[in-house]
Amino acid sequence: MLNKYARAFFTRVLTPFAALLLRWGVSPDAVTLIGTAGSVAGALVFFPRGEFFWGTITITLFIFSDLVDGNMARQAGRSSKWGAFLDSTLDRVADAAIFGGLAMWYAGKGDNDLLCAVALFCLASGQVVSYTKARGESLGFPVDVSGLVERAERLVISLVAAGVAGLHEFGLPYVEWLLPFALWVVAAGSLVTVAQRMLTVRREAFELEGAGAGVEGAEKS
Ligand SMILES: CCCCCCCC/C=C\CCCCCCCC(=O)OC[C@H](COP(=O)(O)O[C@@H]1[C@H](O)[C@H](OP(=O)(O)O)[C@@H](O)[C@H](O)[C@H]1O)OC(=O)CCCCCCC/C=C\CCCCCCCC
Ligand SMILES: Nc1ccn([C@@H]2O[C@H](COP(=O)(O)O)[C@@H](O)[C@H]2O)c(=O)n1
Ligand SMILES: [Mg+2]
Ligand SMILES: [Mg+2]
Repeated sequence: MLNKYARAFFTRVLTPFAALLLRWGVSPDAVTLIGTAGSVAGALVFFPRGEFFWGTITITLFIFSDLVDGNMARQAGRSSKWGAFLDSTLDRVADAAIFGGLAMWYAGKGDNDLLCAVALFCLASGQVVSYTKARGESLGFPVDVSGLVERAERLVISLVAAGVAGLHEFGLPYVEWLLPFALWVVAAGSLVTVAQRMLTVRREAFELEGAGAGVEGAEKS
């Protein structure tokens, strides 16, 4: 939903910045790499120590590179399959660091096995959500579904909650519960999304095969 409705807004806002980076000779790939490195560092340095506010601020600053890199590639007329592959692959790395960092907190000083498991479930289910689409498309199906909780939703729900919950460190009361709540929401939403995407691929597979347009050979890939 965010990908559909918020993207146009962010494209307008970020286009001048993307143009400036291009004028400075920065490449889209460099932005993809630096953005991922910054997000991973923010997640793995701050989250395992329970510093959710600073972790969220750092990740948020860097994660917007994911909207800037594609914008730059399109402005420069340099969108490429390599760029798409790099972008999607490094998205998975950043996501793993974010939910992994939260799991490390709960496994350590946060001392909550259940929430550690929920954070790990968010990590794994988010990767499966992305895989369903990638694998379905590689088999030649349209995978014509976004689902309830795409990556943008997973990140916004988790980061807003982590950022606000992090204000507890500065004395704001009654906000600590936000992060556990967000993790449960993302976990449940991701599970629903996996089911939505799998059912869509199943329907598309039956429709295509029923129409005599099977995917012989595709399953070897
Ligand atoms: C009191 C504090 C209140 C704070 C309020 C903050 C409000 C912020 C509100 C909104 C921000 C909205 C930002 C959302 C914009 C996202 C739009 C978008 O286009 O997202 C997608 C995009 C790139 O997509 P890709 O094509 O590169 O990605 C593909 C996609 O990920 C597929 O995923 P799948 O669903 O299948 O898993 C993959 O399949 C595919 O491989 C992949 O290529 O961008 C992103 O995904 C990045 C999203 C950026 C989200 C920004 C999050 C930051 C938002 C808020 C942080 C708030 C911090 C608050 C601190 C508070 C401190 C007090
Ligand atoms: N280094 C890159 C990054 C992205 N692309 C192209 O942009 C598309 C993704 O756009 P976003 O707005 O979601 O970032 C991607 O599919 C590529 O076509 C690129 O070429 N090089
Ligand atoms: Mg991108
Ligand atoms: Mg991306």
